[in-house]
Amino acid sequence: MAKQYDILFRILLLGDSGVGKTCMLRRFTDREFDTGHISTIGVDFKMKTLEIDGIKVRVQIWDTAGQERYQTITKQYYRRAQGIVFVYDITSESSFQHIVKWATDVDEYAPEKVQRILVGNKSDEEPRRRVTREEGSKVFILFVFQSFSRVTELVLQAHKRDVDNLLGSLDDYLNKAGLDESGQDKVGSIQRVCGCARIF
Ligand SMILES: Nc1nc2c(ncn2[C@@H]2O[C@H](COP(=O)(O)OP(=O)(O)OP(=O)(O)O)[C@@H](O)[C@H]2O)c(=O)[nH]1
Repeated sequence: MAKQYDILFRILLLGDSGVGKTCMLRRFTDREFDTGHISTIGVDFKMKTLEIDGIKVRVQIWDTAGQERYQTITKQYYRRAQGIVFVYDITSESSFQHIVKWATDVDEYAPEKVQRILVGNKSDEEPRRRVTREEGSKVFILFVFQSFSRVTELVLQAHKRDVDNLLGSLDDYLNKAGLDESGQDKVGSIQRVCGCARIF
């Protein structure tokens, strides 16, 4: 039987209880919308196949419970995700403030290459908006900054041995140069270089 997709990705929906994660997912996969709120218990998932640039991508979207009491369970799903959708409700300031906490958990438990987006849901409730678009963009920019910082950390870890060797040989050089009075100038310039290296 022919394979029905070329690649499978796992995407995780995260955000406080009631922000509308289940509704977003149902709208995307079944084109339906529920007005009632039945809290998700633990995790649930739905699948959908998309065709992007001729590639059949099967997305498995994990809908997680926003309630605190399920977080030990939901965190177990982070490490298998390739994408994270952080969701807040534009009418709820606290759901927006908690995005930082969700993002911190993702930093801790998800793979380093995980891609993230931020969604401000319930945009039909514009008159009740409590989170401005500017605030939303600021957090989005913070995500970009954190991604770059994280990549830098990972590159550093991967090259840690080289950095340690470099610092070790500079220390040796400084010790030797320190014994030689004529080496004063060199010591000063190398300490400056060394100071930069240690900032890493
Ligand atoms: N006005 C409006 N209401 C929405 C929207 N999306 C969801 N809701 C309502 O918000 C409530 C909560 O939606 P859910 O999708 O169950 O919320 P959830 O984030 O999955 O909640 P947990 O499962 O507890 O984590 C429901 O009453 C929905 O009808 C939206 O775009 N606009």
